[in-house]
Amino acid sequence: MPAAVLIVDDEKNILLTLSQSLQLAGYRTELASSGQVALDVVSARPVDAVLMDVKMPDMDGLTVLAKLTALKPDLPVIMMSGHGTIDTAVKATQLGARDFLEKPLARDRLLVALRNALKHQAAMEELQELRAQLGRFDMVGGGPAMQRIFSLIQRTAPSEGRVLITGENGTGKELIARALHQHSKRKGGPFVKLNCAAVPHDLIESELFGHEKGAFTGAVSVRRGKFELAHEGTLFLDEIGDMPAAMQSKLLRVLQEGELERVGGAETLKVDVRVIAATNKNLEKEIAAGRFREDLYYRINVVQIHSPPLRERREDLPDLIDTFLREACAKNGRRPLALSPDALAVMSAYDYPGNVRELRNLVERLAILCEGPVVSRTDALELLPRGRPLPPMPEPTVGGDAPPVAPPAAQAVPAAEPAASAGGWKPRVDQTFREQVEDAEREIIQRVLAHTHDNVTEAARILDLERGHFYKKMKALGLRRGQSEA
Ligand SMILES: Nc1ncnc2c1ncn2[C@@H]1O[C@H](COP(=O)(O)OP(=O)(O)OP(=O)(O)O)[C@@H](O)[C@H]1O
Repeated sequence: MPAAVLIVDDEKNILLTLSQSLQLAGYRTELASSGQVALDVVSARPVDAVLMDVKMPDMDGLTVLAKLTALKPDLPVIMMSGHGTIDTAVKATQLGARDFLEKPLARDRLLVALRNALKHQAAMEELQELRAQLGRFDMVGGGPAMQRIFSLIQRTAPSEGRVLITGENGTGKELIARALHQHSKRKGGPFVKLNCAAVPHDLIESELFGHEKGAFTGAVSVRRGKFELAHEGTLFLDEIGDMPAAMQSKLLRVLQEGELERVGGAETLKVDVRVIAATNKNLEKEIAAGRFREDLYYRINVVQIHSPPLRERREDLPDLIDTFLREACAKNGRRPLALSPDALAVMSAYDYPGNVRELRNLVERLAILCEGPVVSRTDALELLPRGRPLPPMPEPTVGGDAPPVAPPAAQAVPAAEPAASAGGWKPRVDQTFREQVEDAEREIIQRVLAHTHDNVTEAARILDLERGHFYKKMKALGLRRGQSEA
């Protein structure tokens, strides 16, 4: 069956011309003269791709695009505009458009964009299908830390044991929770999530347990809570360390007895729910400070899975970057980008305070902004937050005693330019002398730490600094050690 393309434009003659053109190329077409009609069509009938104008009178194309992607996240949308600015194109891409075409449309270019979008869609569906068949976790990482996590998931998932997942933000705690659910006997049941930090304290009880009509102002109808919704499935309590004290004791009761009452309700409801909790806090410290109940901690912490920060498992970076790059290129309808070894070295030396989430966003930005087919070292340097990117260190010589090779001037990061490239040197007006010196010191220390794989003793030795002094310097410059010292 030919693919169905929905064309959205307020100009009738454009709708008709495009429709004819696409029909000649073998597509079925649906026409919508406004954003609202487009939304109605997509809600009512299956559509394989959308071709939409940006400028429309009632609802502009970008607004419709945002609504469409919320409605059907996987539906490929190609935007077109006669007044296309780079800003609009970037915004459209960020909102999930697969491509951006300038009017008047060249027929060939339109057909290529459409073919690519549909091909990409088919490939993504195939990938999802394969992943489901293989029963693999949707997680990347071949290093020892991830392997430990996979093995824990495999052993823990089939049990009914409660799991506490710990780790910094963006390290993949939710993915672990989902993998536990997908590999449990409850996988046919619901996976329900509540972020305890995101709900106002006075609403959290009704979020968890639901409420009866009239239980409080605003409770206009009966509402089932997350526990009820997760019946025969898994409830993922994210940021459990932020749960208010009063709620902690109520939660404890449900965990002990499997029973609850809706807010304002008298009936006791029985629920069968496996709870998986996650936190970025040190709950033992929270207990010591009197902010978290010890008995609740033991209830939720039958098995603990720790997800280490990305800077402690840099060995996973190549796989993660490769996966995210492929996904982001496919999502943005462009050919897969290759990563040069220099770019990988730069990206591997950064410490990712936002962990895998930050890496994913950075790579997505690369897929949008990188112009050539290969991500160069300069692309990577431009991508990383200022002052943090690091040029690659020369490989340590094995068994030889050749002096360390100084990186060529062109490799210097912007902050170090004054010292490194006398020819192209320009005075910096945006930083004081002291700030420039600190930037240079920070860069030297980061380079050496990257070179020694975060072995502080070795780094201090290379720089001929006393270890204690080196630590103090790191602290003063706001640097943290990414990996334990050997
Ligand atoms: N091992 C991994 N493989 C692939 N993607 C990953 C991995 N770990 C994390 N991600 C991706 O990183 C992002 C953050 O992951 P996730 O939301 O699971 O982290 P989190 O620790 O629960 O974060 P937070 O504490 O902020 O809620 C998501 O886009 C997720 O898909």
